[in-house]
Amino acid sequence: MADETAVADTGAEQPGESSGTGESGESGEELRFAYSGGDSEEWAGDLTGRRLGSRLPRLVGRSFALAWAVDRGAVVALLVCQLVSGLSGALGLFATTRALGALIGAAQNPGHLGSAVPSVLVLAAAAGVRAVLGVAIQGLSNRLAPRISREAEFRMLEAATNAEMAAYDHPGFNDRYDKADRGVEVSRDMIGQSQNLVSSLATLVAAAVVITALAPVLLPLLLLTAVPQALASVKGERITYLSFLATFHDRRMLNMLRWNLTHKDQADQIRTDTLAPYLLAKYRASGTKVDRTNDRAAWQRARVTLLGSAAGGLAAALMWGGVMFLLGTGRIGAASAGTVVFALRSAAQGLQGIVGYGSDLMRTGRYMDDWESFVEEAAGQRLDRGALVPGRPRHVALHRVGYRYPEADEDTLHEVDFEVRQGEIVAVVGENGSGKTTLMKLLSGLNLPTEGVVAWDGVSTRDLDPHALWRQTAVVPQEFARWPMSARENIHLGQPRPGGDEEVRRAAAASGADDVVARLRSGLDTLLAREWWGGVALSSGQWQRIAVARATHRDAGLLVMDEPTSDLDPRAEHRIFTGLRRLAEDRAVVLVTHNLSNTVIADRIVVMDRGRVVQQGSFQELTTRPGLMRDLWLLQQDRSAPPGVDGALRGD
Ligand SMILES: Nc1ncnc2c1ncn2[C@@H]1O[C@H](COP(=O)(O)OP(=O)(O)OP(=O)(O)O)[C@@H](O)[C@H]1O
Repeated sequence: MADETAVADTGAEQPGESSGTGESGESGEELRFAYSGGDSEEWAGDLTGRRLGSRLPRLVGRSFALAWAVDRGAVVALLVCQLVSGLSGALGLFATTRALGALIGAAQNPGHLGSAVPSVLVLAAAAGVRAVLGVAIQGLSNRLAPRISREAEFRMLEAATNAEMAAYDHPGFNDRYDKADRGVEVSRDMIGQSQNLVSSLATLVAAAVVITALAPVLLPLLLLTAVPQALASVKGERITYLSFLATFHDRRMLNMLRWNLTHKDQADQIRTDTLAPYLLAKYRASGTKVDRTNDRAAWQRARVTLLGSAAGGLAAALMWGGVMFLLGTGRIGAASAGTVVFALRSAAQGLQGIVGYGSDLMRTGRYMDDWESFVEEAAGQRLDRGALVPGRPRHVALHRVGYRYPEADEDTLHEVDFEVRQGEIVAVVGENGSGKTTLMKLLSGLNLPTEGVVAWDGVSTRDLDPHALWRQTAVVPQEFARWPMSARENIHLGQPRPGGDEEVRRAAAASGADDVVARLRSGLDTLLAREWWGGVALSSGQWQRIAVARATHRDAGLLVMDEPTSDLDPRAEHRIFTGLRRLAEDRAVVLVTHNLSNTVIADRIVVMDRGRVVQQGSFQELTTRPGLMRDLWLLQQDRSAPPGVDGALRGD
């Protein structure tokens, strides 16, 4: 039998052990998925017969509650059908005794055959009603299942968009999302499983009522046949679940490799770097480990099922012996014995259904738990800030701000003071990894500081309604979205301004996206989604022009641009930077750039180094005064020096 050591028995590697591919000559850190599965281990501890017994009613309740939320009429109809079906099952069984008695009498005296007709008719009617109700129940379940699934998905998506941005940096968040997603997938099965469970229970109760009336002594024996199989089923579930946990990291690895091997973004490098055999070997190695663990679990489960079936079979033999004993000693008549046989068969079916559908429902319930916890608290990351609604910000500032990414060993930002006012352009420069993008995330309220305060017109971003704050924010991130929508939608993002297309065209003109749109086959109507939808493909630079147009179209008081021109040709870049001053008239503009000549247009330049602000000043001041900005500026100019001239590199 399986027990707590099931994982170890499966031979799977435990956290901390190698999950690499075993290639020789490799050193360094092993790629391991950082999240161990959180409360899933706790869940394995819950997989005991007693806990399941108390959980099933709650799971059924939850299924019907979710169904109730999407279609009350169908739920009422379903419950009525179930009830009537159960009653007609019991009625049919009781009618069996009479019908059998009459038939046995008619066998001895054919003239009495007519007396069997009424009870046979009741039998037939009960069977007919059950059959019709079965179809109705099926139809209602089919109606409810997709609606439940869609509702579950909607709630999950809503929860995901209401999570803190920092959630994505928590190792567990994406995993919890995946699990919740699995919950959505299986939610459609939940109502069918619940109603089959209830129906099996109704069948069992009807049969038990009949057996209690005719031969109560058989009832404990009946239970005895069911218990070993039920226990075996629970143990089997536990083994399967533990092997699922044990293969967690390798299954993650398989997913990651599958994505990398097939995704378009890497497809060119997979080929030119001849990387495929190496990645495929990793895939095969992880796959082999998963298979090995699953094989062991399957073997364990087979052993447990065999034991359960053998014990159940023994109990069944006892029970049938009991029926023969009762009949042989004249304690029940032939008609009652016949009915008991029917009832026992029906009870066995009911029990089997309870065990089978019960364990299916438990499995579904586990995923639904994950779904529920995600929906309720977005994996602990639900946006939970103040409700103050900011106006167009006139002053955005950081006061002694520190920021540490979740699970990071050290702070990314240290004691940062920073400000930008409406009408001002502030450029932020610094070497890679100095914290510029992180600073942008804090300014735009995407992340909250772990120390200090980020204030919009004196109010901490913690106290502001985040959605209202983002309505006042326009951001061009380094990695901007390429929405599979029309060019127009890609600029107005479903939030057209009163001027309609006029405003869209003006924003496009400011970023050079007007030239892109002019060349599209249907102008602003053109679908920008080549891969799936037959639309038009844009180059990286053309997309970047659209992304900048998107930000300028927004009527937001804070404009944050993180490397907005990295892919642009000089003409487009020139257009954007010369237009920035006009944009800044009623906005606070923050610009991150590595191209230091672009910082000439800024009112102030903030220089960052290893998470600290190390210099501030105008372009003129910073490029003439010794310091990081001047060093970087001279390095950038160095490429223009003729061969052999190295004076610029000295930085003097
Ligand atoms: N999601 C994250 N989780 C943990 N650490 C992060 C995360 N994002 C960034 N960091 C760390 O924060 C530091 C600063 O990153 P950031 O992206 O802010 O730098 P940057 O100045 O914008 O760099 P670049 O010029 O390359 O764009 C880096 O050292 C990086 O390791």
